[in-house]
Amino acid sequence: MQILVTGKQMKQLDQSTIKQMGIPSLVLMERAAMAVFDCLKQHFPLKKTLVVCGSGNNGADGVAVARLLHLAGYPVDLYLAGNHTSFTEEMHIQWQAAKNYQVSIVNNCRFSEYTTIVDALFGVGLSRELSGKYQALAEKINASGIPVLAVDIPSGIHAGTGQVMGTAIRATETVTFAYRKLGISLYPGSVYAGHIQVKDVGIYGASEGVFSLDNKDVSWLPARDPAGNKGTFGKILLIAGSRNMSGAAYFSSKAALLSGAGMVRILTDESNRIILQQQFPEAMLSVYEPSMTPDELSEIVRKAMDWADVVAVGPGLSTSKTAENLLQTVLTFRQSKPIVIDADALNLLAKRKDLQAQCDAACILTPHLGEMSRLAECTISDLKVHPQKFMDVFYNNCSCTLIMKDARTWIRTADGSFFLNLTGNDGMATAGSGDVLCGVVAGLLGQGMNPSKAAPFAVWLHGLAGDQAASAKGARSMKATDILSGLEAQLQKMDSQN
Ligand SMILES: NC(=O)C1=CN([C@@H]2O[C@H](COP(=O)(O)OP(=O)(O)OC[C@H]3O[C@@H](n4cnc5c(N)ncnc54)[C@H](O)[C@@H]3O)[C@@H](O)[C@H]2O)[C@@H](O)CC1
Ligand SMILES: [K+]
Repeated sequence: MQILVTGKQMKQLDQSTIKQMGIPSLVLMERAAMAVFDCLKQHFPLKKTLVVCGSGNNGADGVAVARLLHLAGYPVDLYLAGNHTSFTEEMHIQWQAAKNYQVSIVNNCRFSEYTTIVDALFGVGLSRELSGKYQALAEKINASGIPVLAVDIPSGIHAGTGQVMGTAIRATETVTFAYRKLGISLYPGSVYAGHIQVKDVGIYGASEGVFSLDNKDVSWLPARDPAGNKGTFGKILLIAGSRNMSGAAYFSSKAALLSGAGMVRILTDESNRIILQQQFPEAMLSVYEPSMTPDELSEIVRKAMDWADVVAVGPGLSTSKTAENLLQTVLTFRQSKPIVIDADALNLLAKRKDLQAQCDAACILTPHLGEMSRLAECTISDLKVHPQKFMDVFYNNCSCTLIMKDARTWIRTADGSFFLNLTGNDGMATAGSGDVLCGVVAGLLGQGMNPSKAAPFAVWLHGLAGDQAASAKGARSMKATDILSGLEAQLQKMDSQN
């Protein structure tokens, strides 16, 4: 697991390393500059490099990089875009050192001369929009088409939100120090950052921040019991699919089984019986008919729930009165069983505050931004700008585990921890993709994972499955079926690593 930090958190970590631990600022800076220098040598054409610097410590990193390039014999020009009067203490020292070593300093940049640009204009200290000469410079760099290495973060990207502050420099690669910044993990900042490398510069100890799973977390996958039987690996009830919506039931239940669940039962509209039996013979079926009374419906749901260890409700369910009765029965008779609430069930839940109050930490809600805006009674742009704030506010009404799906999906666990998922691609914006996620969450819960781990792990795994599908079929053409194939392949790979 890695921790993603805001600019403010990173500055506190810098300061505590310098002041409490006693590591001089210039030592950290030299390590930062060396990390950038190594990356330049490995990945950039260094026939002639332009290093563009601001007056703060990001600029000071850049001046140190120019010195290292110069001393190693690589042609380099240093361009100061900031003002001498705003130099930090470190920048004064770096600037003087660069002058002592006779690094070439230019007052005008003729971009056609350079094969690489190092962006050291602003780092995590960016406090307002780029304007005037900074804006013009960023636009010229972007128009030049020259490969750019960004120092710590592309200049113009907000380190906490990933928003473009007026204008931002588009980097080919970003070397970020100590911890990956939240701003280059979220969109659009992550696109501006290009390929990202996180480099150790001697700053440690982050405990606050947003978590993100990485390859080491494969170990979270529940171990298989060699002596296990179908019951050991979880019995999953999918309440999914209404008339003409059998696909959602298929994708969610298939994903639950592929994720390792022992048995899957689909509770669905009678009209889906034949198609589901043909498409997915491994699943058991319970059906209801729209003409049934609420009591008859409730009886069928309760019987199926008695059998199940985990219930997932919502994919393709519609928002009919029958669907509302189904959801109400699930939440009333759940007996603390883990419940995944997805898709149409979320739209029904948005209208039923009384049912929201019955959700607890063992309920995992999986809204996309539109569904979340209805649940939390806010706008989609509120959620984009302040995701954590609105997820916290919603938790006060509905104390569930929350998966807020977007190009970068946020997860809030019931203990208040936040995760941001970094896997996946735009090909996953395809019909049925969310149904697959719902099934993966349920399948992992069925194998005994607790909701605080199952939610972030399922999202991460689903993204990896989507990445696999994109590499097999291309992001443009991949379908939910390809995500299911990707899921199988990823789990096979993970099992061989564990
Ligand atoms: N010793 C340290 O503190 C370390 C700092 N590091 C580097 O230092 C950076 C942070 O340095 P700083 O805190 O000095 O901040 P920055 O260098 O990111 O920028 C701050 C300067 O830019 C000005 N500024 C902010 N927004 C502006 C805008 N839109 N237009 C014009 N001027 C603007 C500020 O007034 C200030 O002078 C990190 O990103 C990293 O690159 C690393 O070298 C690691 C160690
Ligand atoms: K920068």
